Amino acid sequence: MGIEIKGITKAFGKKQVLQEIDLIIEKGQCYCLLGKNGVGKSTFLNCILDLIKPDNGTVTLFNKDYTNNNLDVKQNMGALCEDNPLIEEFTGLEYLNFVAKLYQLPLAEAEERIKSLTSYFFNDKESLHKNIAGYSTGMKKKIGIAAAILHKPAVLVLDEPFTGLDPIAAQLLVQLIRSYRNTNRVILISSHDLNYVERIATHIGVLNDGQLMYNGSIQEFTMNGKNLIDQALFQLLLPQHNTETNIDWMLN
Ligand SMILES: Nc1ncnc2c1ncn2[C@@H]1O[C@H](COP(=O)(O)OP(=O)(O)OP(=O)(O)O)[C@@H](O)[C@H]1O
Repeated sequence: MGIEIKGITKAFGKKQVLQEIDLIIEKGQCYCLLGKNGVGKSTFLNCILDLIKPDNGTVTLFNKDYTNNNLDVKQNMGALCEDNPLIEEFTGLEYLNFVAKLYQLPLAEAEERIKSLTSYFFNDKESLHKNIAGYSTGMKKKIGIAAAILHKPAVLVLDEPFTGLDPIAAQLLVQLIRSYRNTNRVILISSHDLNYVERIATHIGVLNDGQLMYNGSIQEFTMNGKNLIDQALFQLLLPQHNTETNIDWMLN
């Protein structure tokens, strides 16, 4: 089994964000989590990553939990968080070398992987020698993605990986995710970019009102391709969308 989530519950003050969510993500899946703004996708991913402590519930990754195997679990996990925290005083290359050291990658192996990932994502090699503080949002995102994947984690969690990427970089990321997926790994992604989700997802989860309103294969979600993924999502969430709001004042 890849990821097993049992009864995850989280509130911020009086706001109940996640309510007893159960979910199993099997090895080999690329599970894409969808849902409206503020519904709790990042909170859910952060609970899985042990960055937020849930009020209740457990997370097991490859049959290990954080309580008894903290380091073991985290060594086998790669993450891009929504706010993509990097060390901005470092250059892109310094940062990736630092991450490689944290994961104790052998030097030659680290060099090779960093070279390959940076060549993959960056045309302009010079920028890799500049401080991250001066990078654009997309450049920072590419460094964050490279850092998440560098140690070949069995569990790869990417929160909004396509946001801020140009179409070329986004297409490269689609290819990378598709290549990365195999039967020994689990990929979990939160995204609003349905065009890209359609090309990478094996499974879809739709979070709404604290629960998974849909959890299943992408084939089932799109009725074997009869619906586009955005139509399927719209149909699922439309009854709760406020269509009554009058915006006629804009028209003239
Ligand atoms: N640290 C926090 N303190 C208080 N409330 C929080 C905190 N983090 C998140 N929230 C609230 O929890 C809810 C879920 O937020 P979250 O960022 O998980 O949503 P999301 O689905 O990822 O949203 P988006 O699609 O806009 O990124 C929101 O109402 C948010 O305001």
